[in-house]
Amino acid sequence: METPIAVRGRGITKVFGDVVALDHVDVSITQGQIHGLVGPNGAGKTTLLGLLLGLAVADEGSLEILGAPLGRGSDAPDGVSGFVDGPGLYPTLTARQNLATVAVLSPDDVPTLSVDEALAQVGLTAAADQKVRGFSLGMRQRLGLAAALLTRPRLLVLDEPSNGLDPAGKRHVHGVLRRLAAEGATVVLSSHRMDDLEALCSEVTILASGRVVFSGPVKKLSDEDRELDYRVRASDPAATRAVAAGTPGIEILEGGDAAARPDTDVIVVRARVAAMDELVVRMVREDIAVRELAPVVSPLEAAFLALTDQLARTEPEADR
Ligand SMILES: Nc1ncnc2c1ncn2[C@@H]1O[C@H](COP(=O)(O)OP(=O)(O)OP(=O)(O)O)[C@@H](O)[C@H]1O
Repeated sequence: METPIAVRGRGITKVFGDVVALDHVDVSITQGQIHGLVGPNGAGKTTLLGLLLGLAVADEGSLEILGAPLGRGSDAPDGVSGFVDGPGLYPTLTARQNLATVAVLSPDDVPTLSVDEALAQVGLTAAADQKVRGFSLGMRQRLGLAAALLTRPRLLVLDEPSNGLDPAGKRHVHGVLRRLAAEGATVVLSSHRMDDLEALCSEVTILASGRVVFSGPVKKLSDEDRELDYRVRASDPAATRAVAAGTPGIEILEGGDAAARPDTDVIVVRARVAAMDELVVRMVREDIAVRELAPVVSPLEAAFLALTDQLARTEPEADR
C-alpha cells in the first residue's frame, strides 16, 4: 500500500508587495517523514511553514494537508501544530503555566498529552516551575516544542527548532522528533544547519528565491559523480602528497578557504568518489596509514551550495 501524503502543494505562490516569497512551489511530503526545508536567508522557508500552520493563505496554488484541501479562510488544519519565528510564550508565567494555558485552548475532541508528560519529553521537568523570563533560548525552544506536542500532532511544523540548543539539548530534541516520526507523525522543519538536516531528515526541499531547486531524498544529493573537497590526514604527509599527485582524477588544493589549515599534516584534495577510492588503495599499498578522510563540507552542503549558487548565477540582477 502506498504511504499517504501528509502535505501536497502544487503551484503555491505567495507575494508580499513586490516580493515573491514563494514562486509556484510544488512539494510532496509523505507521512512519517522528517522533511527538511533549507535555503538561503529570505528563500521562503518561514513563509511556507506559515502556510502549513494555517497562519496565512497562498495567493495561488493548492495545498492539501493530512488529506484535506486547505482553502482561503480555512481554520488552522486539524492535527497540525508547531511554530514559526520562535515559539509564542508568556515570559511572566512558568513553563508549566505556559503549557496549561495552551492545553485549555485545545478543543475537547483533540487527544492531548499531559503537561507533565510534554515537559518530560523535552527534558524540562526540573525547570517546570521556573518563569520563562529567565529561560535561555534553548529552553524556550524546548518549551515551544512541548507546547506543540500537547495536541499529539499528526503534522509538526517547526521553524529552526535547533536554534540555541546545546549539543545535549539537540540530541534530546532530535530523539523526540525521531520518535514522533517512528509513530507515524510527519515533521517538517527548517534549518540552516546541514549537519542537523543530514542527521534527521530522509528528504529535503531546497528553496532559493522562493523556488524549489531540489526536493527529494537526501541520498539523491550525495551524487557520487560530484567532485568534493576532502581533507586527508595520514602517517606520512609528504608521501601522501606524492601519491595524490600521481593518482588520476585527484587535484591537490593549495591555498584557498578549504586548504588554509594550520595543521600541515593535512592535505586537501578535490576529487570524485572513484578517484578517492583509488587514492586510498595506493596509499595503503605504500604503507601509508590513513588517519582521517572526510569531505570539507558534507555532500548535502556541497549540493546546496552548488544548486543555490547556480540559481543566483542564472537570475537576472533585477530578480534578486
Ligand atoms: N509579512 C511579510 N511582509 C513582507 N515581506 C515578507 C513577509 N514575510 C516574508 N517576507 C519576505 O518574503 C521573503 C521570504 O521570507 P521568509 O521569511 O519566508 O524566508 P526564510 O527562508 O524563512 O528566511 P530566513 O532563513 O532568513 O529565516 C523575504 O524576502 C521576506 O523579506
